[in-house]
Amino acid sequence: MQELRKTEKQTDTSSEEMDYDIERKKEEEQLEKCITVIKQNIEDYLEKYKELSAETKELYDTYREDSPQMYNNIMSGFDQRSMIERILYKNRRALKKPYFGRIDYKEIEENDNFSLYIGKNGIRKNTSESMIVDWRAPVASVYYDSEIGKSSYLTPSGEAIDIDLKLKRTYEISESKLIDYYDANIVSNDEFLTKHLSKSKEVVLDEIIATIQKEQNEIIRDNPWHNVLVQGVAGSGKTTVAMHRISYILYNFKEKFRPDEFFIIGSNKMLLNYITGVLPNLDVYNVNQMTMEDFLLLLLDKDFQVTKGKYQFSNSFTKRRTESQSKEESELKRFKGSLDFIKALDAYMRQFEMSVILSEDVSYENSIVYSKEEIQYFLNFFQDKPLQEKVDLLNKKLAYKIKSVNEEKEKRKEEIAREVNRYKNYFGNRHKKYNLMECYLGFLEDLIQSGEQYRENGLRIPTSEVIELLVKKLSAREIDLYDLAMLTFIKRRIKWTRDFEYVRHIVIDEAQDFGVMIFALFQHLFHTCSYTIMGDITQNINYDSGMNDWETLKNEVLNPDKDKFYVLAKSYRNTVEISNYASRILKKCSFTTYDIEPVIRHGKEVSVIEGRGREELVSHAVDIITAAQANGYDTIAVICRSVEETLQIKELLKPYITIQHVEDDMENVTFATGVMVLPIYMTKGLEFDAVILWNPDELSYRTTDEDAKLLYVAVTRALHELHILYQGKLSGLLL
Ligand SMILES: Nc1ncnc2c1ncn2[C@@H]1O[C@H](COP(=O)(O)OP(=O)(O)OP(=O)(O)O)[C@@H](O)[C@H]1O
Repeated sequence: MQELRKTEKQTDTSSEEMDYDIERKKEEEQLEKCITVIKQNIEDYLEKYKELSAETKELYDTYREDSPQMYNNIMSGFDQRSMIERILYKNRRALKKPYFGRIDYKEIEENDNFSLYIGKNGIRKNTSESMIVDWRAPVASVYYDSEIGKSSYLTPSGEAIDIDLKLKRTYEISESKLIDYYDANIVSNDEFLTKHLSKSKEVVLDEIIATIQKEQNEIIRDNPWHNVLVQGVAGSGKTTVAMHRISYILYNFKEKFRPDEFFIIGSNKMLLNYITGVLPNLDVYNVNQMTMEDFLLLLLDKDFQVTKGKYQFSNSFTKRRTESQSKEESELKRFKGSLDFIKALDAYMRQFEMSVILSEDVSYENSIVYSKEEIQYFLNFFQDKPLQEKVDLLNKKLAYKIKSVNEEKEKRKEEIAREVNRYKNYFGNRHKKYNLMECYLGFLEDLIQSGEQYRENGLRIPTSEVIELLVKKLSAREIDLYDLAMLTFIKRRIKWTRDFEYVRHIVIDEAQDFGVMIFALFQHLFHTCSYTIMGDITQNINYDSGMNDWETLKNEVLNPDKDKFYVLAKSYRNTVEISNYASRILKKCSFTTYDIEPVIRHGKEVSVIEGRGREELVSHAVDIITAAQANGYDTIAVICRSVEETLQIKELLKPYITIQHVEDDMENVTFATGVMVLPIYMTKGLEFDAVILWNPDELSYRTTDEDAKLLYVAVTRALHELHILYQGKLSGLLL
C-alpha cells in the first residue's frame, strides 16, 4: 500500500503532509479504541463461556434419562456454548484486522452525518453500541457501490435511502497495526485489487470481503425471492460470489431462511470441499453441500439405491480418447439433458395416472354418487399432488359421499361403517408400492413403441435405436444423473413424501455442465425454493448433455420477467498473458462467447514446449515444477485429458517429484498444497499457481467446439504460470 501512496505523496505539499499526519494519528487512535473494545469482548465472552461450561457439566453429571427437561437444558447449554465459540472466533479474528473500510456520509432526508467503519464482522461495545459495521449490513453496500457524492443504498425490504457520500477509505491493517490507508478518489480500485491477486494460492477459496467489486456486490445483495442466474467468464468470481451471497442472505433474512435449508450443489467432492472451506470465514455454518448425484440420491432416499441395485455411474472422462463416440451416443446425451426428455416423462406420467385412477361415474344404490366430471375436475384441480395423495383424497371424498347417502337413509352406525369400509380403497390403495425403475423402463418402452405420438405433440424424441441404447445401458447397470433425475421425477409424481421439503435455496456451481432438464426438475420438486445459478457456457465440459447457451433455461424454465440474469466479464484469476492465450482458443470456435476482460496483472508468457517422446516431456515437467517450487508457488497442477492418462503420468512423475494423492480413485482426491496430477474434469472450479497442460496433441483435442471448451477450462486454471508440454502435432486449437 505504501507503494500505492508514493505517487500521491510526491505531489503533496508539506501542509498536506501535515494534514495526513494529523489524520493518520486520528486513525491510529480509532484503531486502538476498537482493539481495546474487542479485547474486552473476548475477556467477557471467555468468562461467560467458562460459566456456561461449568453449568452444562454439572447438568451432564446429574443427568437422568427420565427427565426431558434436563435433556433440553443440556442441549440448550451446548447450543449457547457453540454460539459463544463463534463470537469468540469472530472477535479474535477481528483483533488482528478489525476493519478494512470506512464511509462518511450524510443521510439526506434526516440530515444526519455518519462515519462508519466496516469490517468482516460487526463488533459492538457492551453488546449495544456499534463500533464496526458488518460488511453484510445494508448500509455497507455504499462502500462497494458508491462513488463520492450523491447516491443511495437499499434496505432488505427494498426501500432506498438517499445519501451524500463524503469519504470512502480503505485500510491496510496487519496484526492490529495500521500499515496505511488510502481514499477512493486517490488510488484506483484496480491497483488495490492487483496487489491482492498476485498472492500465492491456498487450498481453500479465499473470502474477498474487502475487495468485492461493484458488479459482484450487486449479485451478492440481490434478494432471495427470485432466482439469480450468472454467466461469468472463467475466474470472474462466480463461486466466490455465490458463497458470499449465502452469507449475505443468512445474515439479512435470518427469520426467513435457516442454514440447513440451503443446498450447495457442485460437480465433485473435491470442488465442494474447496469452495465450502471459505464458509466459516463468512460466518456460515450448517449449510448442506453435495454433488448433483448425491443430492438426487438423497431425494430418492430408500426408493432407489444405486448400491443396492449394483448400478455404476458412467463417466465419459475415464478412458483415453481412441475414437469418436457414436452418433446415437451423442444424440442420447443431448436428449437426456433436454427439456423434451422430462416433458415426455410428464406426459407419460399423466397417462400412467389415468390408468391407475379410474375417472368414471361411481354408482351407489342405483344413483351416481361421484360423477366422472367431478372426478376429472378434482384431478385437474389437484394436478400437482402425487398419485398416492390423489388416491387418498378421492377415497376419502367417496367415503364421505357414501356416508352421507346412508345417513340420509338413517341407517345404523355399524351398517354405515361397513358400507364406507367397502369403498375405502375404491380408487386404489394409497400404500401401494411402485418400483421407480420399472416405471422408468415402462416410459422408455412407451417412447420406443409410441414415439410418433410424442412427436405429434411437439416433442423432439430421437429414434428408437437411441432409446434402445439407453435401455441397454440400464440393463447393464450403467446409470447417470439424468436417470436419477427421471427417477426423482417419477417419485415426486407418485409418492406422498416429505423428502422434498426443507429445500429453500439451492446454489448450483458450474451449472452449464448440467442439462436444462435438471433445472426443470427442481422447479417441479420444490415449490418454495429459489436458486443462485452460476455458470459459464464456455466451460461446458459435457458438451452434449450440458448447456451451450442459457436461452432455454432463461426463457422456458426460469421466469424472464421476474428472475435476474447477470454477466460477469472481468477475470480476476489469470494474468493478462494467460487470459489472452485462453481467448485465442475461443476465437477458433463457432459458438458465441462472452468477452473476457482481465484485471491488468502481468506475468510470464505462456511457454509451449515440444518434447521428442514421453521421457523428454517428463524431464521438462520436472524442471518446470522444480523451478515453480523454487519460485514459492505452492499449488501446481499437471492437467491431463482422461483419468487413464492421469494415472499413467502420475506414475511417470512419481520417481522425481512428490505427488499429492497417488491413489487411483478420483472420488477420494482432495485439493492439497504441492503437485497434483488431475484430469480436466476434476480441475473444474479450482485454481493453481502454476499449470502444466499435458500433451494437448491433435488426437486428444480436435478442432471442435467441444474440445475447445475442455482446453479453455484447463488453461484458465492457472493463476501465474501456464506451460504447454506436447509431442507430435499440437492441437489446432492452440496454434
Ligand atoms: N473481488 C475480488 N477480489 C479479489 N479476488 C477476487 C475477486 N473476485 C474474484 N477473485 C478471485 O478470483 C479467483 C477466481 O474466483 P472464482 O473461483 O470464484 O471464479 P469463477 O468465476 O468461479 O471461476 P471458474 O469459472 O473458473 O470456476 C479467486 O482466486 C478469487 O479469490
